[in-house]
Amino acid sequence: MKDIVRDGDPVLRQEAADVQFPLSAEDQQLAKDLMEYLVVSQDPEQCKKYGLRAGVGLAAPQVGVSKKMASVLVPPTEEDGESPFTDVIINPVIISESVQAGALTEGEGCLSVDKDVPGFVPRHDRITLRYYDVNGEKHQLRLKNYPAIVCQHEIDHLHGILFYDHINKDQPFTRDDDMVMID
Ligand SMILES: O=CN(O)C[C@@H](CC1CCCC1)C(=O)N1NCCC[C@H]1C(=O)Nc1ccccn1
Ligand code: NI
Repeated sequence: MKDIVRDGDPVLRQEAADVQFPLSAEDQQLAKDLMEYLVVSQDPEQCKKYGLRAGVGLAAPQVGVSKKMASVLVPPTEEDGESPFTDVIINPVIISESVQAGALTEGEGCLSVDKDVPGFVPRHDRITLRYYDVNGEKHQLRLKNYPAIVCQHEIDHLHGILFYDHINKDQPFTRDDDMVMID
């Protein structure tokens, strides 16, 4: 398990570099490591065994690598359902986004930010995401609600943005009346 870099390390505030295709052996291993972290951390047994914080996404800068790559593993909503979105997203770009905002009712955290930062993190409720997978295949898909929030959180990391950058300093729990609140 790679160590997770904490807030304060400049790598978390850099614009990450585009990934070149075909993937080098090193980048293939990075993709594996990023997804393995999520799989292991979401398994209660292994999560405890390795003392990990369960995660639904992990961006390369969080393991000290300033490259445009992140893993996303959105847990199934009901028992043994299928994950709404699971992939390693490479050179991701949000090509369109809803005007309507969405935010997690519980606010957000980050594996690279040890402190709790209360407040709504206003994002787009729906996005159209374009990315390349580890095989260099291009994907374009529409995501909404929780999967869309997770992807926006990860893509922010690739641009040196952390979740609390979006929280309103004066009124952390402000919300516009048509903001979708996501549980
Ligand atoms: O950049 C990536 N990160 O910083 C890991 C973050 C990514 C999520 C934060 C908000 C949207 C994406 C992450 O996963 N968390 N944030 C801190 C501790 C909790 C953990 C989490 O939400 N865990 C979880 C949630 C549901 C089911 C299972 N586990
Ligand atoms: Ni994060």
